[in-house]
Amino acid sequence: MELSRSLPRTDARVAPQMDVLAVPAGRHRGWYLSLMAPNTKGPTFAWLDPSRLYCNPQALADCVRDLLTPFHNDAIDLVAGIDAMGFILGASVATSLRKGFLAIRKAGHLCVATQSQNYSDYTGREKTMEVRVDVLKPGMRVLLVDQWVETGGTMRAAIQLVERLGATVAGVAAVAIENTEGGRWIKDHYRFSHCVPDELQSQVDHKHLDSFKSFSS
Ligand SMILES: O=P(O)(O)OC[C@H]1O[C@H](OP(=O)(O)OP(=O)(O)O)[C@H](O)[C@@H]1O
Ligand SMILES: Nc1ncnc2[nH]cnc12
Repeated sequence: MELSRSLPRTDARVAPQMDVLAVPAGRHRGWYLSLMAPNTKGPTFAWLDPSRLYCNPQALADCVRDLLTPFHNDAIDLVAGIDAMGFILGASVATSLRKGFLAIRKAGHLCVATQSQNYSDYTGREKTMEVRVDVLKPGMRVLLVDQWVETGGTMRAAIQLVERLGATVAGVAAVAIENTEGGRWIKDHYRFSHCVPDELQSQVDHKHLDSFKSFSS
């Protein structure tokens, strides 16, 4: 079966490729964001769906490459991904770097000794995340990966866990880091990477990409 098709050179921000496995001839930075699906589940949370882009092998590879570009000259000992969707990108990044992967989990799943951290996220709910205590050590440089940063509450809790165990946050990587107070705090205090070109950042912040106008799955 043919997994990817070459399409005419076009700007995917204006004319998105709705075939999820298609690859445009010109792959500008962030082209794969137009593969994202809009929220169709109602108005409670304006959640976007980056997981659709992971289905396209070239999109996943380009996304991982873009997330790693700012860190090319940096020492990274371990990649940590945040439950749940951060596991996909985190493990892909770890494999690309040939480093190990540490799962930072929502509470109640790790049946080993853990450190835990309370936090709240874009839902406003109080949550707890946990990390096993037998991996992170002082001096270890950890790249934290998640799918998305909205309020920054989730990422900040993960940062606190890593630092409390004495390790160093080498950087923070996510498909998108919204320009919220918490998102800016992360950008101000840590090395970071994301996949959103400047001209799409305000669309991301408003939870609506122009590419959704012609979205059909
Ligand atoms: O910046 P914040 O406001 O804290 O929100 C960011 C978090 O929210 C999403 O995960 P969510 O828990 O909704 O879903 P998931 O379990 O599917 O990853 C996202 O992947 C981040 O982990
Ligand atoms: N995938 C996502 N899209 C939009 N906002 C989010 N907030 C947390 N995750 C998000």
